[in-house]
Amino acid sequence: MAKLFRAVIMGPPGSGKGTISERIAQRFGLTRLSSGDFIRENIAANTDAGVLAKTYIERGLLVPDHVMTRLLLPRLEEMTRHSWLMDGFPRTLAQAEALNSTCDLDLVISLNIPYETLKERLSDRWIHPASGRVYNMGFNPPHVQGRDDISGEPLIQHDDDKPEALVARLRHYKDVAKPIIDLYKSKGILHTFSGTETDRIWPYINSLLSTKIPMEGTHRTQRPCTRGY
Ligand SMILES: Nc1ncnc2c1ncn2[C@H]1C[C@H](O)[C@@H](COP(=O)(O)OP(=O)(O)OP(=O)(O)O)O1
Ligand SMILES: Nc1nc2c(ncn2[C@@H]2O[C@H](COP(=O)(O)OP(=O)(O)O)[C@@H](O)[C@H]2O)c(=O)[nH]1
Repeated sequence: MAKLFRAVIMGPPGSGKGTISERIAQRFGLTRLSSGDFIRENIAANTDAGVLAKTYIERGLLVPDHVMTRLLLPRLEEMTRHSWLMDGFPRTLAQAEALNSTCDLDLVISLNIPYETLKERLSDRWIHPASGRVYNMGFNPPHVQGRDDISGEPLIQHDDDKPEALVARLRHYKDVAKPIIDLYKSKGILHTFSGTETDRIWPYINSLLSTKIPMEGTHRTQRPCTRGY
């Protein structure tokens, strides 16, 4: 019987996590989960956690660990019949430990992209704030300049995608990601991909996952997201 598959994708801002997880979700038919999208959904729905999360995001801060775990872990526990790939969580060691006590991950993808490349990409990144859809004026431009492909609404640029904010964001990423990466390395589930172009990294990720993921339509088993199952 096909086994369910659970993975996390990590990398600094602009490393291509969103772009690659979208490709993985399409190619392998697993559910793509994004912590940022999930927070935005909760803010839009005015849930208690969403209202709380908004107060941090508005100030450009990370949402505290206890709020993130309260938001996300119950959702993961519900996903007993789906293979999934998580983008944006865990972002701290405390989150990684909380996830670890709930779920057995099969694989972690870590993207290692040079600083200059990140800077170029992010200065060209445009976002549809309501959906989180991401564009790049060179790599994947919208059909109509400045407009979201699906809703037609205007695209915006985030202040923290500007080069002056990026240095601090990258330093922060390196500091907090290191212990998480070490944790996954010690578990033997970490796979690191380096390069400057998503299209060149993608074939390696694709072939790795082809050996690990049951293809779409073969998800027959039920696997609670709980350790010990
Ligand atoms: N795991 C998390 N822990 C704490 N805060 C989080 C987490 N995930 C998301 N957030 C918060 C802080 C982020 O600025 C905000 C939006 O997240 P996200 O959509 O991942 O965009 P981002 O701009 O921070 O990431 P990136 O630049 O890597 O794509 O939500
Ligand atoms: N030029 C270029 N842009 C890319 C490439 N891969 C992704 N992008 C763009 O770079 C930006 C960051 O990618 P994204 O997937 O949002 O990264 P994330 O922050 O890690 O989720 C987006 O605007 C993407 O469209 C690439 O290989 N080349």
